[in-house]
Amino acid sequence: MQKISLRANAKINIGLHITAKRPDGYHDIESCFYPVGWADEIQISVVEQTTFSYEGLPIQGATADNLCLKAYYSLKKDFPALPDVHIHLVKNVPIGAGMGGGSSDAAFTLKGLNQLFNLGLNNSQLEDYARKLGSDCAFFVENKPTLATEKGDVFSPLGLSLAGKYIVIVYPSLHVSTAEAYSGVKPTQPATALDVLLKAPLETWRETVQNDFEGSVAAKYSQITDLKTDLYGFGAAYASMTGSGSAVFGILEKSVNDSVLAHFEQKQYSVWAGILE
Ligand SMILES: C[C@@](CO)(OP(=O)(O)O)[C@H](O)COP(=O)(O)OP(=O)(O)OC[C@H]1O[C@@H](n2ccc(N)nc2=O)[C@H](O)[C@@H]1O
Ligand SMILES: Nc1ncnc2c1ncn2[C@@H]1O[C@H](COP(=O)(O)OP(=O)(O)O)[C@@H](O)[C@H]1O
Repeated sequence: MQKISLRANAKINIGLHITAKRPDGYHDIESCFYPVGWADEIQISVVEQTTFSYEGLPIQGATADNLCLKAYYSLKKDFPALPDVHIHLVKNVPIGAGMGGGSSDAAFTLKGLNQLFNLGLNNSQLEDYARKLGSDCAFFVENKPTLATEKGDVFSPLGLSLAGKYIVIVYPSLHVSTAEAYSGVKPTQPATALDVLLKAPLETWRETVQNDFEGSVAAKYSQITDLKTDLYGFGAAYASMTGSGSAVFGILEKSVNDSVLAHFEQKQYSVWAGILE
C-alpha cells in the first residue's frame, strides 16, 4: 500500500513587529520564524474514498475545515488524478497557541502528497499552495530559521543559528484567536529593524527584541507575564510570547531539570522542552 508518515513540527516567533495595515485587511509583519521540535504526526495512505481522522488534542470546527483536508483538496483541484487518501493526524501541538500547528499540518500534507505521488512541485510552487491556506503556512515548506516579512509569507535569510541551545515552551491553556489578536494592535514602524536587533548577542534581546502582540495579550491574561518571569528565573537568556499567543518560550544555554517542567505541569499547563536545531 502507498503511504507516508510525516512529522509536522511547530514554530516560534523570535521578535514580531506589526508594521502596517495592508489594503487587503491583513498586516505587514517582520518576524524571525524558528522551527521547534514540538510536533504533530500525519499519516497519509491511499484508499477508495478520501477521509480524515485524528486523535490527541481536540480541534474545533468541521472535519471539512481541517487544514490537512484543505491542503489535499487544493492540490486535487490542479491534479484531478490525485488518488483518494486517508489522512490521520495525531494532534500534539496546542491550538491557538501561536505555534502555527495547523499551518504546519497543512504544509506537511502538501509536501507529503507531492512526495507520495511524484507531483514534481518545487518549493516555490509548494509555497504558493501553502500561502493560500494561511499566512504562516509557507514557512513550513523550507522549515528553516528565516526572516518573514509582508503577510509573514515572504522570506529572506537571517544568518541566525541557535543550534544547540535549549528551549522550554509553555502553553497556559488560553486559546487566543489570531484575527482578534491582530485587531488589538496598532501597527508601528520599529525604531530598529528586527534583523539588526537579532545580530546582537542573545543576552541583549531581553531589552530589545519584542513581540508586538505581547502587550495586549498580557494585559488580558496575567499568566503571560508570570510565565516570562518564571522562565527568566529558571535561567532563560531570552523569553517571549510566540506569535499571537498564548504560548511562551524561554531560550537557555543549559538544559532544565525535571522540577522546572513539573513547576509548569502543576499549574495544568502543557510544557515541552528540547534542543534547537
Ligand atoms: C500571528 C502569526 C505570526 O506568525 O502566527 P500565529 O500566532 O497564528 O501562529 C501569523 O501572522 C498568523 O498566521 P496564520 O495563523 O496563518 O493566519 P491566517 O490564517 O492567514 O489569518 C488569520 C487572521 O489573522 C489576521 N492576519 C493574519 C496574518 C497577517 N499577516 N495579518 C493579519 O491581519 C487576519 O485577520 C486573518 O483573517
Ligand atoms: N490540523 C489542524 N490543527 C490545528 N488547528 C486547525 C487544524 N485545522 C484547522 N484548524 C483551525 O486553525 C485554527 C488554529 O490554528 P493553529 O495554527 O493551530 O493556531 P495558531 O494560529 O495559534 O498558530 C483553529 O481555529 C483550528 O480550529
